[in-house]
Amino acid sequence: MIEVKNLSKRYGPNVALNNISFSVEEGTVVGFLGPNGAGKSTTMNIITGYLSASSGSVTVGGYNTLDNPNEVKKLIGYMPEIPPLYPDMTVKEYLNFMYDLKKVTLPREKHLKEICALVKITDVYPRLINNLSKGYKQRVGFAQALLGNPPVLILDEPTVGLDPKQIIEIRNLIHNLGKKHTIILSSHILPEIQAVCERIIIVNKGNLVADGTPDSLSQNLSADHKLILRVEGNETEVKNALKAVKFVETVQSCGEKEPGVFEYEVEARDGRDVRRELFRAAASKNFPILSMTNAGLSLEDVFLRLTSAAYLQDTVSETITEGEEEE
Ligand SMILES: Nc1ncnc2c1ncn2[C@@H]1O[C@H](COP(=O)(O)OP(=O)(O)OP(=O)(O)O)[C@@H](O)[C@H]1O
Repeated sequence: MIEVKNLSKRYGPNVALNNISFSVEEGTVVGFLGPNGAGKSTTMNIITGYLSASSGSVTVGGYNTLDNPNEVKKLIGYMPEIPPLYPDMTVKEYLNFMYDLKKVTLPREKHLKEICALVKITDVYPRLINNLSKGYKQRVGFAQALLGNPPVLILDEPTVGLDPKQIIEIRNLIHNLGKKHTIILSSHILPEIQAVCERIIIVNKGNLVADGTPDSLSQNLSADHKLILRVEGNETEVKNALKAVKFVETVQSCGEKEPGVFEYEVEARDGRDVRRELFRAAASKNFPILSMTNAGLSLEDVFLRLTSAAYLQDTVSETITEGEEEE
């Protein structure tokens, strides 16, 4: 549905996006995650046709954003970080105005009523936007994006500045919309992405540093399929029993965690899954395994690891360049 190829964007000497490529299948909810200044808004603005790229291309539903900007805009409902509202209009006036501006052809009254019910703004429909709370303003912005029922929704930091209750409501809304729409959701808040997205793209300093499902990202980056086991029994004997299992590379003892129960870190060769064999080996020697978990990283660890490693690399190269310039 969305195809981003070798996209770069420079603002003067600053590189905001550095040759990023990704595609989004129809009907998926993709999280676009990155720290402040990573290039998320720039990417969203290029996909929606509000900004031109320095190089590279974007197609939405087969249409190129440069060659067919109007066709692309028809397919996309965009909610920028700051929703484009007119505070001196009532919600009713604003949505009718946007309906006309977008040349929506669906039956007006029915369509507006449905959208208002969906984003829960029916009760403020006659009120002036200026007098609404931040959460309601955000939802009016959402309603605007849904006008015309576009197949693609691009949401830039949709819950920023909302209270926890409003955040949950907006997340649920996105989750429900994800059943019928292709959604790109940009955020720097990890739990938000984790709550609603089936796939995550991580950007840092204009570079795409990871792309995958939450599980695959933490699996790929985890310390090579390490398992953490707690086993009751003599430490040396248990260690030897675990070590004897086929494909087990290392068994490291991590000390006594409960009386007579030691923790072990077990690493298997070639990413093999040795959990069943470990169970059988321990059971045959009558060493009860009290717990066995994957030492996979949490998504938060993955994010920090990816963004800080790239950050460090950049800082080092920048420092070297600066030093050379001074000489
Ligand atoms: N109009 C502009 N002129 C110059 N530099 C800009 C402009 N817009 C963005 N930038 C720079 O480009 C980089 C990427 O910005 P962008 O707003 O896309 O990041 P972001 O990931 O959306 O960050 P945030 O979460 O803070 O909104 C930043 O370094 C920013 O300072």
